Amino acid sequence: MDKQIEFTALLVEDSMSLGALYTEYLRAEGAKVTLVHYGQDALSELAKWQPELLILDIKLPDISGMEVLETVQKKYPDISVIMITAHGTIDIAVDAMRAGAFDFLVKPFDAKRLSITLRNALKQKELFNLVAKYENSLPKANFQGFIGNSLAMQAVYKTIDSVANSKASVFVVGESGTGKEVCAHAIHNAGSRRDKPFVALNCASIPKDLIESEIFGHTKGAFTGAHANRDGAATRAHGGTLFLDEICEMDLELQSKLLRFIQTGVFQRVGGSREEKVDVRFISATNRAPWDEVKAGRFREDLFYRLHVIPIELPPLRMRGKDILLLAKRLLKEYNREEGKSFARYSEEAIQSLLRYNWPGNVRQLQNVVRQAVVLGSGQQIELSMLPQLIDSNHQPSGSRVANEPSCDKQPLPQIEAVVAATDATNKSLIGDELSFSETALAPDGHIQPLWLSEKQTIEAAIAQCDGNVPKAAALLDISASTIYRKRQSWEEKQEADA
Ligand SMILES: Nc1ncnc2c1ncn2[C@@H]1O[C@H](COP(=O)(O)OP(=O)(O)OP(=O)(O)O)[C@@H](O)[C@H]1O
Repeated sequence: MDKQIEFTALLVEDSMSLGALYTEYLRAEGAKVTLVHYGQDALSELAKWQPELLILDIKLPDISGMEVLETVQKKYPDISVIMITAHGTIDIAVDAMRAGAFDFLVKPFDAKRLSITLRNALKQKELFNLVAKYENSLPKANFQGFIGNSLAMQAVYKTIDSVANSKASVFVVGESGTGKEVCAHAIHNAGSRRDKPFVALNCASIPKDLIESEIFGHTKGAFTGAHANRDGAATRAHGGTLFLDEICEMDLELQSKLLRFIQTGVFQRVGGSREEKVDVRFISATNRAPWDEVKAGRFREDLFYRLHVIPIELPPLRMRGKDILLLAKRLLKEYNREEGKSFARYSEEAIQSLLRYNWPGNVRQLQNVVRQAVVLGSGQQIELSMLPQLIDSNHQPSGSRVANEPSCDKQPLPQIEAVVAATDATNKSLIGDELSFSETALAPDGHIQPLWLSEKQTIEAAIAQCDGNVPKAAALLDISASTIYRKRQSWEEKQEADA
């Protein structure tokens, strides 16, 4: 006799005597059996737990076995189903197999017949599990909106998979453009909250005096301009996920209100007196080093510990090896389609250049570079000369920049970032003629000036063009608002040091 295996089975059979008999057969095969006599009872059981095998009579006193099968296929596709049929209903049993049942047994059947069928079903299940496990162990080139099969990204995908169904707060760190928002969406979409709202709030781009009402909502008349009651992000995210982007930019006073909300799920609208309670999962992100912010007194330590339960660090693009090419190829396809172009590949020189460049603006910058080449170029192949000058001139990767470095002034990277941003902005005609490369690179007397000054002028020109609206200027320059604030701080420090 074959080795006995242990498994769980739900038997749905309306006849008491046959139910008892089949239960005995199943137990003899190693099954832990639950017997029910009605279709609805079977559905209630399934809502509580899922057996490995469902042995399901087609004719039941309430709903038909076919209806039960339909629900099982939709909600619990991993369960193997064996239908039980009488002679007159064999056609239905065949339909059941078409609808996804593994096999059927015709009444009357003996223990041996049942044994063969259920062993086959369990064997098939084992094979499916093996294939799924093998597939999961293979590097993924795509995952919930991410592109990339580097080892660094595989680790990120694994963490996302593990945390998706939990309510634990996740803290995503990574340089600008590494995909922190993509990561927040991925966690939401991979988990059980996927059918509930995902609400994103950028703490850097909302003016300080509006952010409390953006998070918690307000009542009519709470402040000038509050013409009606308005729900905040907390209310809109009920049951789902609240993504707090650029969390380190949040005002300290509001941080304490947020802390209470995170601890209790309870909050009050601005101008309101009633407490409201919601069920929200928090994901936060920053491109700063959060612990440095705590040490500097800009980020509350207790809030840090509340939010920083599961950290995810997104690797910068320059540390992701061949992902650069994978992304560049996908982007080429996408932009071809959007721009009506027919580029089929990159030249070898262009590939080498893309791989050597250090990508301070990460994936967002790569998007700009590819978009620019597609829009401005023509032909079948992206040549090195079609890539922006900085890529073309092959800056060597520094390889040493720490993710979330608070100030980048000592590195050559921001200068590159600024010129790429300026080039990109010029292409998009967003900042007009004021930002030509020569004008930003040369001082009024025609001398070449330090690159940080060019960067400053580029950014300031963009802000002026946007009537002082920093978040808008940041969006047009394809950098984050916090990057601008950080840079402003470092320019001031630099100017003070020079004075
Ligand atoms: N691994 C990836 N695969 C595909 N697209 C990506 C990936 N990472 C980022 N992107 C794309 O790059 C752009 C920037 O990503 P995202 O906004 O998530 O970055 P971020 O880290 O939140 O940036 P910031 O800190 O500036 O807000 C988006 O268009 C996003 O779709």
